[in-house]
Amino acid sequence: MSTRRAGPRPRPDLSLYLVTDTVLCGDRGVPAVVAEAVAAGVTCVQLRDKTLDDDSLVALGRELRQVLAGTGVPLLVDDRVHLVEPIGADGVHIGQTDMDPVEARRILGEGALIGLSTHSVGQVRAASALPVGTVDYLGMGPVWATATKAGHAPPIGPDGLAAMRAESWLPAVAIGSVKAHSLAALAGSGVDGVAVVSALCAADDPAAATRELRAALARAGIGRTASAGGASGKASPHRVPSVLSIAGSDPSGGAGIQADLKAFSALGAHGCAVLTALTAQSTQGVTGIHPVPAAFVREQVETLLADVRLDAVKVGMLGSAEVARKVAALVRDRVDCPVVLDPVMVSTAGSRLLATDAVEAVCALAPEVDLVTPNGPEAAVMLGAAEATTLAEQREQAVALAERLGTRVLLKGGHLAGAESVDVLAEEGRLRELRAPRVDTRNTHGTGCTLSSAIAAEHAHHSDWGVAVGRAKHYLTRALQEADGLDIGAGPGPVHHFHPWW
Ligand SMILES: Cc1ncc(COP(=O)(O)OP(=O)(O)O)c(N)n1
Ligand SMILES: Cc1ncsc1CCOP(=O)(O)O
Ligand SMILES: [Mg+2]
Repeated sequence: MSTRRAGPRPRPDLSLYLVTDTVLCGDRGVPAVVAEAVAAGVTCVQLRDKTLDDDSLVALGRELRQVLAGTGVPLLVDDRVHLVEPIGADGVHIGQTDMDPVEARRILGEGALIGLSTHSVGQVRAASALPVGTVDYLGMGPVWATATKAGHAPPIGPDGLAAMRAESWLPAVAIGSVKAHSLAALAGSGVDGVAVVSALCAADDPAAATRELRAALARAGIGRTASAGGASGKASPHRVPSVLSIAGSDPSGGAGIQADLKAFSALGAHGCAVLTALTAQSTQGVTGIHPVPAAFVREQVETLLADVRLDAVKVGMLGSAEVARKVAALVRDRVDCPVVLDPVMVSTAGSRLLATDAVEAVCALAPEVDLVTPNGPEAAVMLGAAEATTLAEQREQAVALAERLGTRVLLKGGHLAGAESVDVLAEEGRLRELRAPRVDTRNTHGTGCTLSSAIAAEHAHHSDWGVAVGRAKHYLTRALQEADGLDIGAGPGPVHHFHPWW
């Protein structure tokens, strides 16, 4: 029997995560402190008490469950997997040495939330490599030294946090001496929220302290609290970002607009689509292209922009020089959000998707965008050079192209051999490498479309290119790892865009 669930567990709102401490709550009692903090805007609660025996913890847990009834705020238990069920909690938070997360998932089943502590990049990589759906979020820390946890791991600092965060697309919370006044240092780290103990449990007025933390989160742009504009302390709906793809259609659903919309949706963004061309296409190749007139591409974009708020744009197949020039003008004059350009020239199956006379027009569009994502052959064409055959050459070409175009370049390494797939991000003379295990699958159709769309969606959430590229690469790697079940045609099939769900 398949262990996959029919639908996702609700994604918890981790924006402001209260971890309880019975001693710090003092005479007020844990339930009263939790009730005040939740009413003021705490979005997730964990019952953590190392000293209570199981029976007492269950009794306290049941009280908390009552406090939280009807609030929509989930209750997790620290460490004790076996008490999730008697308490009626929503899940557990485990540390590196508490229990193997795979075992915890086996015990708790598919409906429970599982959080896992991580203290280093290596632990984040290991957590990200767990079977899909094992853990729901990562705790990352301690960011700063804290008196609340005895014998904690060395503090990772804000830079360490950002480095860890960029290694995974799993939701993540920062923990360890997080206070309202220190939250500015975590802006741009890409975390989905913060977990606090003393900032709330030791506060004289937990409700006021909650409001202060929420306001600081909003200022730092962290969590749903921030995107919902909710410094008011009132729970408000999660604002879903809108992302537009300007690209061609692939009827087989593995690439093009179809792949882009799936990636946007899988990553929590609303997808909009402007078509540049219809293709007659299957997993085996392209038999025909029917371009959309450039004026009608413009009309689609103008009509959309007159109404819809966009948080990011991805540009894919443009097909002709005329459309490429029109899109360049629109991006320059009409689009005011981040833009990712996948300079699509040839499909995975080897079909030409860009007229030869259009290469120049695509190169002219590139300086107008924030990130260009060529594969090896596309970078070679844009540079007028031979294709890179080693990682050293790939690095050189990424730097050269970024300099020539005057924008960021992510030069993908999928075409090179090796146990790892290494993409190189060149930005203002700096180089960063993003590594993932090379996945042994035939289903590589649409990988470029999926990656560039995932980057656009992730940037809409996190406003940071390093975080967006890191999370998108993990998403694509998982989509490749889970792709073999999509055996839809005789040629290279699609990646599994919805792997977190089914
Ligand atoms: C949200 C969150 N993050 C980290 C921890 C720490 O868990 P662990 O590493 O297991 O340490 P203890 O809490 O068990 O001391 C957490 N509890 N919650
Ligand atoms: C449980 C835990 N895990 C890492 S640091 C920490 C304690 C965080 O407490 P505080 O928010 O009071 O520093
Ligand atoms: Mg633990």
